[in-house]
Amino acid sequence: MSSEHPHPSHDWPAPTAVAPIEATVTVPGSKSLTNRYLVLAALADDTSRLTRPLRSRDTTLMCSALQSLGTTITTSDDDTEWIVEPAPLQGPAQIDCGLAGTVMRFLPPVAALAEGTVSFDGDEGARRRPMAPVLQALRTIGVDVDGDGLPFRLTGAGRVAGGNVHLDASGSSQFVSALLLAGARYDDGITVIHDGKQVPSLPHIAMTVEVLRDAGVLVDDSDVNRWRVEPSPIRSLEVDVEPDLSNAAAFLAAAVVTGGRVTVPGWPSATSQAGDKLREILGVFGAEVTLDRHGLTVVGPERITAVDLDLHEASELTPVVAAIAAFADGPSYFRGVAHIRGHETDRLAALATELNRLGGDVTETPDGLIIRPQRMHGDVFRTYADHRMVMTAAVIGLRVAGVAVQDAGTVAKTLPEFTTLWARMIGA
Ligand SMILES: O=C(O)C1=C[C@@H](OP(=O)(O)O)[C@@H](O)[C@H](O)C1
Ligand SMILES: C=C(OP(=O)(O)O)C(=O)O
Repeated sequence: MSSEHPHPSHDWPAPTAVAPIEATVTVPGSKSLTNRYLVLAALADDTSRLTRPLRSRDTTLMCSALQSLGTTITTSDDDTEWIVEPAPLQGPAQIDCGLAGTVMRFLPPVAALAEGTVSFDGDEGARRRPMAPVLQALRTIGVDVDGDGLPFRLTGAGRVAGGNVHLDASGSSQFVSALLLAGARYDDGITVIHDGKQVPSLPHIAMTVEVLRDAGVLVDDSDVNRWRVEPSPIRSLEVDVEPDLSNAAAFLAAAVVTGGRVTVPGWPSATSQAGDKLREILGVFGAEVTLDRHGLTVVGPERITAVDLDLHEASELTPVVAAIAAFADGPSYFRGVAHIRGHETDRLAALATELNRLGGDVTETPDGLIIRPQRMHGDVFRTYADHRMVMTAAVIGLRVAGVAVQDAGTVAKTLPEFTTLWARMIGA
């Protein structure tokens, strides 16, 4: 479906740092929160207001999809306020998921509540991302879905019975979040039971539970691998979207790899965002990390300490964290992230291939990477339609001259302003 190129393709020479980076970088709103709020606002019983949401490809696709199902979304002239007016969900509709996990996983359980047929498709890469557990779970509660991955068609009957579903969420926490987000609107609510290996990215499920509770929905998450959402109305939202802490990773990494100092203002003192784990992770690399009323400040160490980290809780940080490890004082080991082979691209393969092309020494393991720092040189850096590969290349480029980042525009998936913010940070 998304045959058109989602953004102008351009190559970007990653700038090198001539001195330690000293900067304050304001990061736009969280993708994970913006797309959860949009879904809940579309299912709510009254009008919601989102302040400072993220404007990016993933959130624009979410807006378009919800609009095609009948929701009205109006934005202020400066785009900092979005008003979401729910309406009965209605097919027929065609939903373009792009490459957004949150759109392709969160919307089928919502579309199941619509009357009519809803077709789903996305980028070529999206057709390779796992979807089956969520679609099979919907089938077990009576929803008519004709496939196990993109493209597929779902025919809603205007209501969903709900009840108990068993699924294997070891491939993505989003399978669980998806069913919980819509479950309050099912006749019997929903109980999701995970059977399988460890669920990755658990903070993202905690975030889902938190936003549901903020909307007045009763959720029981007291047992491991079982979540219960009671049937109930969803209260409208008045929310100020937190900055995207995972998107802050590259800017903070710039302080670490150049021995500089970077502050990200507005860092929440309590948050369910997985990106908050950066405070701990960057500390393990030897950085000084301070959270105070100015925001989060990271001061890079003289020598970067090699690390041995299980990243399963914050797996989306792996690409940028790998870039830091490429400059450490010894080999680093990353574990617990087998499932990121099913992210925007096979991230373990992509990181190993691209860092090795620059002269790195990176080995893939079944569930992670081993990174042995080497002197690297400039070359092409391919990004595989993965926004975080652009961010990884930018961090490497600070210390390696001549890194030519292919298709840097793909960063617009979550941060269209990335190269502008990056240039400003270096020039600050
Ligand atoms: O629910 C969410 O907003 C997300 C959940 C995680 O997915 P996985 O569980 O597939 O890693 C994360 O990596 C992704 O960037 C966003
Ligand atoms: C895995 C990611 O995205 P998605 O929401 O598309 O799964 C990511 O942003 O790193």
